[in-house]
Amino acid sequence: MATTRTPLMAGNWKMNLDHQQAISTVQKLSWTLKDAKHDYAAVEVAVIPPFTDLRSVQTLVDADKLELVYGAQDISKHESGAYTGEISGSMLAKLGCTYVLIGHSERREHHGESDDLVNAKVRAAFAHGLTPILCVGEGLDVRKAGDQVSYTLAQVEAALADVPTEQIAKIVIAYEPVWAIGTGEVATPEDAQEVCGAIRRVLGELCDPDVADGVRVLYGGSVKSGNVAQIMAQPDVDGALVGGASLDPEEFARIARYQSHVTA
Ligand SMILES: O=C(CO)COP(=O)(O)O
Repeated sequence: MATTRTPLMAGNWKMNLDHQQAISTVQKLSWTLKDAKHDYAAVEVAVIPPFTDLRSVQTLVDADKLELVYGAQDISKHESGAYTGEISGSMLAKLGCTYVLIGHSERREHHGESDDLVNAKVRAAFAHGLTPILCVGEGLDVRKAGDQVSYTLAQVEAALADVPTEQIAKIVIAYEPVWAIGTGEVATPEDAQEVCGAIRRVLGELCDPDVADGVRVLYGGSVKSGNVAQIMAQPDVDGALVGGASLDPEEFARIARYQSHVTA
C-alpha cells in the first residue's frame, strides 16, 4: 500500500483558443514553469486543447523538448471509416497525445453521451495506448438529494465494465460535480474527498485495492490558485482538472505550483 501517486494538473481548454493562441499559451505556460524551476516529475502538467490545436502543440512540445504533456477532449469509439466529424484513437496517438478526456459532463449533457458510449470510448483509448481521464460527477438535483456518492460510483462502474485490471491500473478519474463547473461554486475539500475516496474504494472492489491505491483521482470544478491547495490536501485527491483558470497560463502555472503556496 502507501503508493505514491504523482499529482496531475490538467487544463481542459474546452472550445477556447485557436491553434495560434494555443502556441502562445503553451509557450507562456512552459516559460513560467521553467522560471519557477518546476519539477514535472513531482507534479505532472497537461493541457487538453481542442482537436484543431493538437498538431501545433505537438510541434512546439517536440521542437522545444517541453516536459508538459497534452491530450484530446474526446475520442471516437470507431476505428476509421464513414463517421463524419469523428476523430479516432490512432489519429490522437499519432499526434503524440498522452491523455484523452472521456465522458465530460458537457458531452454527456449536450451530446447525449451514454454510459455505454463512455465505456466504448474508454476501450478505444486503451486500444491505442492513450490514458483516459474519465470524467464523472453528479448534477445539482442529485447533490441536493444527497445521492452524489451512489450516482457517481454508478458512472464509474458503467464506464469500466469489462475493462481489465491492467488497464484500470492506468486510468485517471476526474470527479467533477456538474454544479461546480464554471459556476465559481467550488465543492468544499470535504465534498471532494467524500466522493474521491468512494471512487477509490469502488475501484478496489472492481479490481484490487493495491491497484486502486495507485490510480489518480482528480477533482474538477472552479479550481483556482486560491483554492487548489486545500483541495490537494485531501488524501484521495491527486490533482485537478481545470477549465476556465487553465486559459490563463500564469494562473494555471500557479495551480500546478500549488505546493509553493501552501503556507501552514
Ligand atoms: O469542467 C471543468 C474541467 O473539465 C471545470 O471547469 P471550470 O474549472 O471552468 O469550473
